Amino acid sequence: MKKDKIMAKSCIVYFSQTGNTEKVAYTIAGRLQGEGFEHVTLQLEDAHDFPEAYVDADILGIGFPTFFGYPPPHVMKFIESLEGNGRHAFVFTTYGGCTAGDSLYDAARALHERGFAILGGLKVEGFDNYPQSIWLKINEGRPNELDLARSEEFAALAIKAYREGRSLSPEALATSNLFFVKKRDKSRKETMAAMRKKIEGKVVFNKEMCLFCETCKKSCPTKSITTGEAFPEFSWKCIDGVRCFQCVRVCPGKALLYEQPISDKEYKRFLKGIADSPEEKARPYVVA
Ligand SMILES: Cc1cc2nc3c(=O)[nH]c(=O)nc-3n(C[C@H](O)[C@H](O)[C@H](O)COP(=O)(O)O)c2cc1C
Repeated sequence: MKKDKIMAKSCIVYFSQTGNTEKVAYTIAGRLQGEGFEHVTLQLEDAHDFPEAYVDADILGIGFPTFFGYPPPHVMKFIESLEGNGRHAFVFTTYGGCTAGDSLYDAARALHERGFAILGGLKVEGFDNYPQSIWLKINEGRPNELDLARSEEFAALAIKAYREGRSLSPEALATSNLFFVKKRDKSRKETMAAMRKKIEGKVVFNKEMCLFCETCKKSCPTKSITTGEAFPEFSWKCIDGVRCFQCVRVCPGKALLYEQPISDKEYKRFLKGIADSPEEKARPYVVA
């Protein structure tokens, strides 16, 4: 069934800590607006306050960084709270150039289970914001102009698919990375935990360096940092137990530091071992 072009509503809800996913979100949003959609772009942190933007959007886009090969758990929670009722959705992720793993597949599958018809998925390389990758400057400069041009190309094709009433099976977005293919039947928590065990470092708090500025608290995407009367004291649950390290990135006094569990050499070797193949990387999007 062909869709009416006029006054269709679209909404993008995205999670982004260092701006990679945000750049892609606004590139896609620009195309949707240019094609006449009544469009709203929302950060996930604000989504609960503006449900009118997405509960009846004809197209919903969900964007997020890949965390250990999967969508961040709180993004999955948001998806699980939605009702599709046959509406269309697309997914996009940015990743540090190692692997986008099964993040698109998992998000698309969850949306499909909530009753959305899937238009497609896009994965875009961004600079790697994992603490150890930041000082190794992994994938610096991404997403670049070409990445954003591809993102716009994806948007144009997804809009066309919507107008022509097409959709695809979430399986079309599954990775061909062997590490994830082998683990597809296992619980996502277990697979994530196995990866985290190898490379996840501790956050160390140095009271003497604290500026009492509360930047960490304000920047925490899940409001998991609290400062009590005995400030400075931190209690954190993080993103359902997964550390995103935003507090470490933003701390101006360097009071919050990342303690690396493995040497830079071992870390690079680990990334190489789970990385997407050049063929997988050369497939930045799939559209219905
Ligand atoms: C906890 C955590 C896990 C990550 N896991 C992966 C990963 O599995 N593969 C990858 O290529 N990059 C990984 N990255 C890098 C981010 O996915 C990448 O830098 C992303 O573009 C950041 O998006 P943002 O700038 O929108 O926050 C990870 C980063 C963090 C903080």
